[in-house]
Amino acid sequence: MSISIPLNTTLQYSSSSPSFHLPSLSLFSPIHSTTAVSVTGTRQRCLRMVTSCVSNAQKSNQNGATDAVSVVGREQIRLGLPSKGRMAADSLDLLKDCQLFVKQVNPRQYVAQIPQLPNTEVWFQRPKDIVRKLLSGDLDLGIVGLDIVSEFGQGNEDLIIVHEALNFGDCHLSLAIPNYGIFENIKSLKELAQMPQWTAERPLRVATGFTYLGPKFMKDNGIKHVSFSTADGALEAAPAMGIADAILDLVSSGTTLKENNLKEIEGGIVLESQAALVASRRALTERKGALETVHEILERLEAHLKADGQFTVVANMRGTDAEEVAERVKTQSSLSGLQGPTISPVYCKRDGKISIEYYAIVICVPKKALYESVQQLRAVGGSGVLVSPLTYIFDEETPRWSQLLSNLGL
Ligand SMILES: Nc1ncnc2c1ncn2[C@@H]1O[C@H](COP(=O)(O)OP(=O)(O)OP(=O)(O)O)[C@@H](O)[C@H]1O
Ligand SMILES: O=P(O)(O)OC[C@H]1O[C@H](OP(=O)(O)OP(=O)(O)O)[C@H](O)[C@@H]1O
Ligand SMILES: [Mg+2]
Repeated sequence: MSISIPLNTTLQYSSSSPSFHLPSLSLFSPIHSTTAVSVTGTRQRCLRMVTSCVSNAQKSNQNGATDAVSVVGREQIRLGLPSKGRMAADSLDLLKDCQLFVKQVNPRQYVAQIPQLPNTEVWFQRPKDIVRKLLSGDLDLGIVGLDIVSEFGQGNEDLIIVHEALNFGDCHLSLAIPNYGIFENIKSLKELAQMPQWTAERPLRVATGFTYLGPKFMKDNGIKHVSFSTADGALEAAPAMGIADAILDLVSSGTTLKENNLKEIEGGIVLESQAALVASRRALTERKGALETVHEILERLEAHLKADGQFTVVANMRGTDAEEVAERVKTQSSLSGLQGPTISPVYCKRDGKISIEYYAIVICVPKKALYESVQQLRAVGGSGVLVSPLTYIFDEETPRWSQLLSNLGL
C-alpha cells in the first residue's frame, strides 16, 4: 500500500512509547505529495509504523474522504445503497424495476443479497459513507446523489460516475439569501458579492453542510470576504436567527426556502443533482467480476430508464400496401418511433377469402407526446389505438458502457 503525505511533513517516532505522531494528518485536504517527508526515529521501524498507523486511520482528511487503498482479496462485489433518507426507498424501487430484487431480511440488517446477481452483496450505508467507502476500497459500486459524490469525493479520480441520471433524487445545491432587509433588492451572486457590507472583519457569513463545495464555489467565483459555519439540518433558520447572512443547501421544491423568507439568486446554483450509479475505478479494473457486474446493472438500468419515458402504441390503418402506409405515417413528426414504425399486414377473412385491407402499426412514443401522437395517427387514418407501458428497451450497446470502457482505458 502506498501512502501520500504532504511536503515537509515531520513524522516523529518515539522508541519509549511506540507510536507515531502525524501532526497534520487530520487537517489537510487533499493529500498530494509523497516527497520531502522527513522521518525521525529508527528509520525501518518508523516506516513500518507509519504504514500501519495510516492504514488503521483510513487516512481521513478534513471532510471525511479517504484515499483509495488497494483492492483487497474478497470474492463478493459490494454495492452500497442509502440506508436512510429520501434516497433509500427510491434506490430499492429502481433496482426492483430492473428486476433486481434486494432481499433484506429486516430493515435493521445492513447487508442484503440480490438473487439475480449472486456475486454481489448490498451494503446499506449513509450516502456520505458510500462515497467514503468507495474511496477506501470497502465498497465497489454505489447509488448516491451527485451532490454527495462531489462533496465527499472532492474530484478524486478513483470515483467513476457510471450513470449520472437515475431519474430520482432531483435537487440542486444553491445559495440563498433573505428576501427582506439589506438583501431585498439583491438578485444575483454578483450583486451579493458587491455589497459594501462584506469586509475582512465582517465577511458574508454562510451556513452550509457542504464544507468542501461551499468554499470552493465562493473561491471559483472570486468572492473573498466570506466565512462559513456548519450545522446538520434546518439551515434555513440560520439567517432569521442571526447566525448567518446566507445559506448554501439543497433545494428541490423550494418550499423550505419560501417558508423561511429566503430566495435563490442568479448565478447561485453550485450544482444540479440526482441519483447516480458510482463505481470505484480500482474495483472495476482490479476486482474479478466487477466490470461484468457493472455492465449488467448498467444495461438493466438503461433499458428500464429508456423505456420508462415511452409508451408502445399500436393502431390499425387502412391501406393498399405496407409502403403506402409507411409513407403516410412518415408525414407525421411524432410517429417515427425508435427506428421507424413497424408495419405488419392484418389478415381478415372476407367472403371466405383471406384479404389484407388493414395494416397494424407499432411505434414507441415519448410519454409526453402521447396525445399529440394519437391525434397524428388519427389524422392519417389510424383507428383502434392501443397504448401500453414499455418495460425495457435494450439497445445494441449502451453509449454509457463505451464511455466507461474508454474512461477505464479499456
Ligand atoms: N429536497 C432535498 N433535500 C435534500 N436532499 C435531497 C432533496 N431532494 C433530493 N435529495 C437527495 O437526497 C439525498 C439524501 O438526502 P436526505 O436528506 O434524505 O438524507 P441525509 O441528508 O443523508 O439525511 P439527513 O438529512 O438526516 O442528514 C441528498 O444528498 C440529495 O442527493
Ligand atoms: O426545496 P424543498 O423541497 O423544500 O427541500 C429542501 C429541504 O430539504 C432538505 O432538508 P431535509 O428534509 O433533508 O431535512 P434536514 O435539513 O434535516 O436534512 C434540505 O436540506 C432543505 O432543507
Ligand atoms: Mg437532509
